[in-house]
Amino acid sequence: MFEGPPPFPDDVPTHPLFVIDYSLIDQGDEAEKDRLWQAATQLGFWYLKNHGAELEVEAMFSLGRTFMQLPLHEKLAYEEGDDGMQFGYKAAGYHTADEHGTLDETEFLDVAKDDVLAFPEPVHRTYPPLVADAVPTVLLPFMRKSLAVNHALLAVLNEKLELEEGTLAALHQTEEKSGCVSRVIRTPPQTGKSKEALERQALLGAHTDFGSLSFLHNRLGGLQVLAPGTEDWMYIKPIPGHAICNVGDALNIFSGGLIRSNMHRVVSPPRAQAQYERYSLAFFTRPHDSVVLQPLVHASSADAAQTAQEDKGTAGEWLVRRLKYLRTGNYHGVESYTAHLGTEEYDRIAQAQPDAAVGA
Ligand SMILES: O=C(O)CCC(=O)C(=O)O
Ligand SMILES: [Fe+2]
Repeated sequence: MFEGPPPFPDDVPTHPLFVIDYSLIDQGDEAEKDRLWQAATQLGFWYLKNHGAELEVEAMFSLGRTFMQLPLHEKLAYEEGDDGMQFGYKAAGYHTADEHGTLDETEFLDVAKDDVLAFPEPVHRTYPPLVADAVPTVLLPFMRKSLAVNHALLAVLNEKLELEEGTLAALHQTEEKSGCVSRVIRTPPQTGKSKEALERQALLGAHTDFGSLSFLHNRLGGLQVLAPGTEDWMYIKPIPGHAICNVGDALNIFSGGLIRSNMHRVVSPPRAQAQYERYSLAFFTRPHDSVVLQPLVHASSADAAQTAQEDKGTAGEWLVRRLKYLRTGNYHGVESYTAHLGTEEYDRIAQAQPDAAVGA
C-alpha cells in the first residue's frame, strides 16, 4: 500500500490562527465579520473553512504534479525571465532567498488570471500544452472560486475600513489586466541535509506578499510566520479542509497600515515530513495594474504615515520591481536584494532566530 507523508508532528511549536467560517461570511454573519477583521489586523493570516473549493484545489494539485514531472528543459522553455514578468515557470534557484544571494529551492507554475479568462487568446503568454488543455476544466473553475472567496473577504474588509461600498472592488476589477495569478509550488525532499541546515535554510525566502489577498492550500508543514513582537519563526500547521488566507502589501497600503501584511517564508517540512516533496497552491488576488498604491484611510501610526508619503507607483510597477530584484539573474549584492522589498521590516529578517521554530 502507498504510504503518504506522516501528519504534522504534535510536538513542533506552531502559531495559532483564527478559524474563519466562510459559510458564515457568505451569510453576512456580523460576529464572523468581526473575527475576520481581528485576524486581518492582528496577524494578517487566518484559516478559512467551508470555502467550497476543495475539489478545484485537488484538481489543481494534480495538474501541478503532472506539470512538475515534465523534463526540466521542457519547463525551462516557459521560464519567466529576469524582467519582472511573473507568469509561466520559475525554476529552482532562479530567485534569491536572502540578502546573501542564497538560492531558493522552489519551482513555480504561475498561470495568469488574464490568460485563463481570455483563453484561448493569450494576454500575457502561452503555456505548455498540458496546462493549456486544463484551462477550461481545472484552472478556470479554481480561479472562479478563488476570486469569489477573495472578493467576499475584500467586501468585509471594505466595510470594516468604513470605505464607501465597492471601493476595494473597484481597485480589483476582474476584467482589467492584473498580476492575479494561480501558483503551484514544489520543493524537493530535504534528504541528506544536516539538522542545522534544515532548521536555518529558507527554501522560499522571508517576504510579504505583493498583492491584496492570498488564498493558500498547504498539505505538508513548511510555511512559517514571524509574528509581530516575536523573534522566532513559527510553523503554521496545515489543517485538512482549511485554506490559509493572508493579506499582502497592497491591502496594507490601502488600509493605511491597519490591515497587516505579515512576513512569512517556507522552510523544510518538520521531522519525518522533510523526506517528502512538498506541494502548495495559492491564488493571489492583486489590484489591477493601473491602480495607484496609496492609503485610502488615514494612516494609523507614525510609521504608516511615513510610508504613506513614499511614492509606490502603480500595482503593476510594484510587482515588476519586487519580482525583478528577487531574480538571481539580477542579484549583485545586498543592494539589489533590498531593492525588491515591499513592506517587509528588513531588519527583522536578518535578526530573527530560526532555531526555536523547529523545536529541539
Ligand atoms: O508554499 C507556501 O506555503 C507559501 C508560499 C508563499 O508564501 C508564496 O508563494 O508567496
Ligand atoms: Fe507568500
